[in-house]
Amino acid sequence: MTIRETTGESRLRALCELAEQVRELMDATTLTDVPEAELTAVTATLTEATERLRASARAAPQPFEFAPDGSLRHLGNAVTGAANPHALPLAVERDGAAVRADVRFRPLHEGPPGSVHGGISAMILDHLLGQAAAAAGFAGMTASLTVRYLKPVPYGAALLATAEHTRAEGRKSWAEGRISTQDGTTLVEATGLFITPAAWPARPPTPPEG
Ligand SMILES: CCCCC/C=C\C/C=C\C/C=C\C/C=C\CCCC(=O)SCCNC(=O)CCNC(=O)[C@H](O)C(C)(C)COP(=O)(O)OP(=O)(O)OC[C@H]1O[C@@H](n2cnc3c(N)ncnc32)[C@H](O)[C@@H]1OP(=O)(O)O
Repeated sequence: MTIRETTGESRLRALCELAEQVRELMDATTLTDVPEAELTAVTATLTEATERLRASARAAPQPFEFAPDGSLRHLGNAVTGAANPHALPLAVERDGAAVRADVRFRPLHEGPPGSVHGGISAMILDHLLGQAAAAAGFAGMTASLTVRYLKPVPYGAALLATAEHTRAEGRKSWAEGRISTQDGTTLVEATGLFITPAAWPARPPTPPEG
């Protein structure tokens, strides 16, 4: 992977606005109750919009890159990337080797009726634990993730996700984290092992703040 300096901030902002509109579209699609003819008409409009976007396409999402303020960011990331409609996007704040993020899941994250799919919770925790490891200086790939589902995770509610690095041994490092309610009830907790690949440079770059 190469890390390059960003050009075209204005275009990137426009791309992030497009991604946010697509999130709105996904939410609207999940909950719409309009008649069939309207569904068909909207599908035709979207088919046209999709073709317009495909008129010029890249091979991969927006990469890791340095923002104009010097911070490292990854706008294409599936969890945090503002340019990726799949991302919440999660805004991760760092405090030493601990990280936190406000999370509000949406109806499109539904798994069991009325609550969030367990894989979605695991994805959020995977990312947060990884950022905690990276914040402690041990950026790596997830080698294992153990998730314990304690209570159903609601969508629509303001929740908190936190994680911290716990220990390291050579290229291996461990982190733990949880998703909890604002009053401190833990809903899901996870532990993970992260390994800095042998192929990575000895000192990975400073992790992104968000
Ligand atoms: C220029 C590049 C820079 C790019 C990065 C830039 C910046 C990064 C900055 C910040 C990142 C910030 C945040 C990160 C946020 C989120 C994290 C989400 C991450 C993911 O979403 S990531 C996707 C899922 N993840 C995978 O896709 C991994 C696939 N896999 C592999 O890529 C390899 O498999 C790897 C790398 C895991 C190991 O490969 P390797 O060749 O480096 O290491 P090797 O095999 O030699 O093992 C060394 C020692 O680890 C033990 N070991 C190995 N694997 C183990 C396992 N699974 N469980 C238990 N122990 C294991 C061995 O047993 C040995 O142990 P021992 O030393 O004791 O013998």
